[in-house]
Amino acid sequence: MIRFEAVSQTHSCGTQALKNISLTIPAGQVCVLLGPSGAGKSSLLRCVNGLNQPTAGKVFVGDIEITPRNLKTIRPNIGMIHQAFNLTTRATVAANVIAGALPAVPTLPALFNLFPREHQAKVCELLDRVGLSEAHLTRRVSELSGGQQQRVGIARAFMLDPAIILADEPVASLDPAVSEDILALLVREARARGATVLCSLHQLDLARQFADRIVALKSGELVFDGPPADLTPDACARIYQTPGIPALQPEPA
Ligand SMILES: Nc1ncnc2c1ncn2[C@@H]1O[C@H](COP(=O)(O)OP(=O)(O)OP(=O)(O)O)[C@@H](O)[C@H]1O
Repeated sequence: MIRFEAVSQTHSCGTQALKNISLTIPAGQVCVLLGPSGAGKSSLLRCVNGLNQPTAGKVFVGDIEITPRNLKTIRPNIGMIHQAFNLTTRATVAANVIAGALPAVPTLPALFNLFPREHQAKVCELLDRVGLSEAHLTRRVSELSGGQQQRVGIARAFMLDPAIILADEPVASLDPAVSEDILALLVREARARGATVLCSLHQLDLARQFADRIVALKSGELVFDGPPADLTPDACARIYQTPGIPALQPEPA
């Protein structure tokens, strides 16, 4: 479960990215965040794993409030998937996936790549689950396609079986067919573990297809919260239309 209580965030330059957001995402829910560029989606996601600090309000994961002091305790419970994959491209697939266990491994053994045997076994199991063969273990990430790289990113995010998965535009750099496969994989793995997913997207069709619930932000404010069936053309126009500029026609459901 993720809970935002009256969360606001103002960046150091004075931009108010989030304005008084209150939202509870129950355990196991797949919640997709929509909104125009600059609406505050990444800012909200990053408040959950402490990469952003709210300037007002509170964020809870389960019953625990996210604070700078307890981040180390909370981070093993939160997996993150990034738009640009954020992998170490010169390193192998295996090294990238096992890096997902770093929040649970003391610094010194991690420095010497001394991960427990169960973590090594988990890497093989996860690669299989994300559709990469064992032959990929020793390949450099730089040799993989974008879709394969995001499969590695998903395997890394699930390394510690986190209760929460944050996905910040996970398919933004992928073509439509691969995007659908990647989201299907992400949601299947989350559901298999009962994980809660908060995922920002720009593709309305994918949001409708994969979300249990859609939340939209506009200029830092929550402007829509409902099931995919409620995301009507009118609702889309309210989310995406800029005053004075005609709305783009959203694609048919
Ligand atoms: N590190 C930062 N410093 C200053 N301003 C920032 C920073 N990060 C984001 N912002 C500003 O905060 C607002 C919200 O940005 P955010 O990245 O959360 O939007 P977004 O909805 O994720 O956008 P996109 O869909 O383009 O990724 C924007 O006005 C942005 O310029």
